[in-house]
Amino acid sequence: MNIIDQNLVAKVITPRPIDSYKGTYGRIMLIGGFEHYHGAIILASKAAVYGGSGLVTVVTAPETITALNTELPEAMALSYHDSYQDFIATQDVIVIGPGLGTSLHALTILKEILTSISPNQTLIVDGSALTLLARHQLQLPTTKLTVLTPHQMEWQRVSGLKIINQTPTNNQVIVDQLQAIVIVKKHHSELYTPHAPAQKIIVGGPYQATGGMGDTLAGLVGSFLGQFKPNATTVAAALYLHSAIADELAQQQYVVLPSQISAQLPLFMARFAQQ
Ligand SMILES: NC(=O)C1=CN([C@@H]2O[C@H](COP(=O)(O)OP(=O)(O)OC[C@H]3O[C@@H](n4cnc5c(N)ncnc54)[C@H](O)[C@@H]3O)[C@@H](O)[C@H]2O)[C@@H](O)CC1
Ligand SMILES: Nc1ncnc2c1ncn2[C@@H]1O[C@H](COP(=O)(O)OP(=O)(O)O)[C@@H](O)[C@H]1O
Ligand SMILES: [Mg+2]
Repeated sequence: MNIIDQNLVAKVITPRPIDSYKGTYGRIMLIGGFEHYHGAIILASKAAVYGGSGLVTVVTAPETITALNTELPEAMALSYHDSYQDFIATQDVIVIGPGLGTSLHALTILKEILTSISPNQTLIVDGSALTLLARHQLQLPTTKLTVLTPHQMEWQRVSGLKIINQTPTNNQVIVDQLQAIVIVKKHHSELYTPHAPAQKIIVGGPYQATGGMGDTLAGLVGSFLGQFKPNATTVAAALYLHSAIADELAQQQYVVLPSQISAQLPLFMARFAQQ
């Protein structure tokens, strides 16, 4: 399996053109943070903002909004009772799932996104949205690019492959059918692209085993796809950077928190942009 390395990240992250503005770097909507999972969408949104997204809009439970605004005033916040539907068409990227939960309301919103997203938009499906996708056998829409970010159990639900049977060959068969890019998250996560060689990271470690770590990755993948080329190489760069930052922090820390990874993104991205 091909190894994703730092050379690839340096190719993706380039210096910003001087004549640019926030619209140049992607309009991204993140949907989640329902029920008792409010923190998940804050963490995903933090990764999007610190990862460089130009305009971040969050659709969440009303109870999440004060905390979100306090932690991340850069993001716009809408309650799921507001008419957020009006904003969907203006987005470059939609991330759905971090802390979405599996309520009927969550299912209704997921179905609404899957049917209203257009072929010139990018979709990232994470967390509970993957569980709902599998449970209700929902069809993936036609988009510019669709990325699924399951951990092994979510991948079991979506693919029907038990964790023990999640071999590269078996995974690739399902990915070819799904016509979506898939990150199978685990120690040394794997990246599958339809009808293309699989890749993996060999950075990252158990100091990352904290709730919210995957929510952060989903936000970062969305952020990168909104501002760099919407392809598998950009997804690979986000996947690598997320764990490479963790490795560096882990030189002095026993555990690495998801929000600490986001906080380091501007610094690390500057480093790669200079290479
Ligand atoms: N602060 C927050 O608000 C948090 C909210 N979260 C949200 O909680 C919802 C449920 O997600 P969960 O993943 O917790 O629950 P799930 O029930 O979807 O998955 C967890 C189950 O999968 C199993 N599993 C097997 N292999 C695994 C692997 N490699 N990685 C992780 N689990 C593996 C676990 O043993 C467990 O039984 C998601 O929407 C998620 O975004 C979590 O991200 C935790 C933090
Ligand atoms: N032992 C480990 N080694 C490397 N990476 C890990 C390890 N444990 C967890 N991770 C990473 O942390 C993230 C966990 O994702 P996920 O389970 O979706 O978290 P959450 O939903 O709580 O945000 C993934 O990117 C996974 O690869
Ligand atoms: Mg998750």
